[in-house]
Amino acid sequence: MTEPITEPIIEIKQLTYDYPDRRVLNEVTFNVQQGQFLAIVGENGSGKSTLIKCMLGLLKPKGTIRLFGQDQAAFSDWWRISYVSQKAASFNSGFPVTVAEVVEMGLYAKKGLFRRVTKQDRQKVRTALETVGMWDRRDSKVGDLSGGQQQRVFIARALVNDPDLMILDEPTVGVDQRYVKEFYEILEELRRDNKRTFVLVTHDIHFVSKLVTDVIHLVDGRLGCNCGIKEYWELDEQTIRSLYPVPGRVLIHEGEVVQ
Ligand SMILES: Nc1ncnc2c1ncn2[C@@H]1O[C@H](COP(=O)(O)OP(=O)(O)OP(=O)(O)O)[C@@H](O)[C@H]1O
Repeated sequence: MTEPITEPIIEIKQLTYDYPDRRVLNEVTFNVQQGQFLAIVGENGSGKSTLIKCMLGLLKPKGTIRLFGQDQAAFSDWWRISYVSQKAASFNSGFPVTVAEVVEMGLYAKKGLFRRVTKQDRQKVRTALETVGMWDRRDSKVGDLSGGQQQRVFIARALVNDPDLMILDEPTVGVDQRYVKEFYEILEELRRDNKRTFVLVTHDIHFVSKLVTDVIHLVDGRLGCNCGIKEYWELDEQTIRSLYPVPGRVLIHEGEVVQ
């Protein structure tokens, strides 16, 4: 991981994205600074995954995206960014690849597909697997692991290049509750020195609120709220109503919104 970075890690300005039949992101603007742990929340279909795909360069929106101070189109250090998707836990279990090999694949983003794996690379794989407590299972077939163990392997793969920015899109979907806790403990450990930056799409902000520093709440593709976590829990009832456009009473109960 590199040393302190002064410019925003992510700068998003006036981001608009249309699928053929609908506008999904509408003039979204925000920055993410080094060391922030940003939670992106919002109802189903509010545009969270689309926003992540735009950040990763998988979709081409209107507006501006800058990564590490560079225009996204000119940015080439993609290894500085790692991505853990909600699909990682539903890995094709028939695919005959070992735990260590899956993590090794993460190295290709930095060194290219056809470069030899060096002793130093093997050490990186080991460190990443030790971080998630899976070094002992390095020779196991990924398909033989539980969902939670597989997800830990995918975190190790995301870590192997020592990324500055980790983007996680509902990474615990399909993972047993007891592994979910373990998963977030690993993230807590990873953000201890406050240099790494995290962006997490989640439906369960209460569960991760200890980790989160900032929140973006999308409402129908617009920025309903962009604030610190403390401020988020202190929002007034009218604002909360606008973020959760459902009929019924809104009650705030120990940091939770209960409808
Ligand atoms: N490839 C696509 N083509 C057309 N519409 C799409 C496509 N992908 C997503 N959408 C639509 O765009 C909207 C936003 O989808 P997106 O996946 O970004 O929402 P989300 O907030 O991540 O939802 P969820 O919480 O359910 O994961 C939804 O209405 C969805 O149906």
